[in-house]
Amino acid sequence: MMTQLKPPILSSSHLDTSIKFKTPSYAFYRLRFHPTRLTLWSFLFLFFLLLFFLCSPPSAGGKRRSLQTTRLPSNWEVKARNSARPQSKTDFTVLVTGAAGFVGTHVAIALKNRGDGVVGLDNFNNYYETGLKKARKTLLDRRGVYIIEADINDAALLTKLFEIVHFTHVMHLAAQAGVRYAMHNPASYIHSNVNGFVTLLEASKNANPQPSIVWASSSSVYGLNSKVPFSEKDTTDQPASLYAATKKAGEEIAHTYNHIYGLSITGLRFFTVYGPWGRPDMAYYFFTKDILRRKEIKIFEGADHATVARDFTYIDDVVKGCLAALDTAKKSTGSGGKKRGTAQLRIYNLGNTSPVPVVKLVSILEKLLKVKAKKRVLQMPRNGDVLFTHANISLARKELGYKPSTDLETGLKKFVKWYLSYYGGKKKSAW
Ligand SMILES: O=C(O)[C@H]1O[C@H](OP(=O)(O)OP(=O)(O)OC[C@H]2O[C@@H](n3ccc(=O)[nH]c3=O)[C@H](O)[C@@H]2O)[C@H](O)[C@@H](O)[C@@H]1O
Repeated sequence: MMTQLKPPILSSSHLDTSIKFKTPSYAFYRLRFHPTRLTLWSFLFLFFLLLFFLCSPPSAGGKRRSLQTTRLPSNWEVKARNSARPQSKTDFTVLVTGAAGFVGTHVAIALKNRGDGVVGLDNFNNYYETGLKKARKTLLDRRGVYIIEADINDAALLTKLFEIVHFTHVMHLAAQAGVRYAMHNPASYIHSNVNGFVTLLEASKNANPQPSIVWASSSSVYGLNSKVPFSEKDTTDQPASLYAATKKAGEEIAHTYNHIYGLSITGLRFFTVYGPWGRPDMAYYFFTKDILRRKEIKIFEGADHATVARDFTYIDDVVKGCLAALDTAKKSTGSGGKKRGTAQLRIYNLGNTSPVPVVKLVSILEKLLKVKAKKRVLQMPRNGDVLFTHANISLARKELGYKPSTDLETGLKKFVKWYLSYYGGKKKSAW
């Protein structure tokens, strides 16, 4: 075997023949006449390629899906068409991305309840317990909302979906959420909040008709701003986390697609949304879990014991804001990728206008759960968190009729009731 890898020793007779037949170079011999070495290099190349793929960070939460590989049940198109059929005069057919997520589930149900056609899309990633996402899916199934299990980065699937269903609106809620997790898995934020958003906008601008888009931005875009309450007119160029930076990037990307392709786009800056069927990665949710388990909870404070506060906003209020944004959205002006006129571009704060300190949140939970929390107060680590949020909602009130009406204590009461029922062994629906 080894002799095959060596170049042949050229005798003088060999040199003679080289006059008639051009003598291959040493390098050429190595490549052309040594298949074993070639195989070895090919094997090594494939091995490193595989290694690179396996070591690359997973997409949001860990599930790896590449383009056009989503395996869907054979009847998915029929199910999507049925689910998309409106039963009201509004004639709305809405694609809800992130439909198995917290806000997505609530919005999809509200739309279905009023007779809109609704199709959900969700990748069911394991950023937090997938069992909760499946339970939300069951709720939607019961109401006749079909969720396609796929990633918003699957361009081929989106193109197909927009062909078979003519969506009037897209309610885009799929995202990699969470402020602090961005330090652990930065790539997942780029994957979902930047790449995924662009993939969705590409499919939307190519669709005929183009849908109107309403999507979830975040209060975190106000970052380190100190002027309160936060207004849509304020500059937002000091994000404190990569999460905030990707949401801010989304707002700029939205501007571009509106400008070039005539897509009607409305961004909603949500302020720490909480409530039943919420997100287990959020403080109110895991504080509840830890208080019940008698586990210590960490309460952050700023420098010099500065209070950390949030403008906690109850889910039902946010859902009303989402529906109002859809109802007031003007049509996109383009079609088939071409702009035909100026289109609507809007941004609204959906907050509660009354920030509550995190220590107060904890005392409300203690009262509702009838358990004293084991608290440890510590200085906020530099993890992307900001000290406080406070929404000015006058624009949303004026243009959307948005009027939040649930204070934190009332909202947490509903959350705790749901939590105890959901985790109380029966795991039955709290709706
Ligand atoms: O409004 C928003 O834009 C954002 O609201 C939340 O982010 P956040 O407000 O940081 O909500 P939590 O993670 O639930 O934290 C709430 C408060 O509890 C504090 N906290 C959190 C965790 C902890 O262990 N201790 C603690 O005191 C945080 O500093 C914060 O002030 C969501 O997680 C984001 O996805 C969303 O976009």
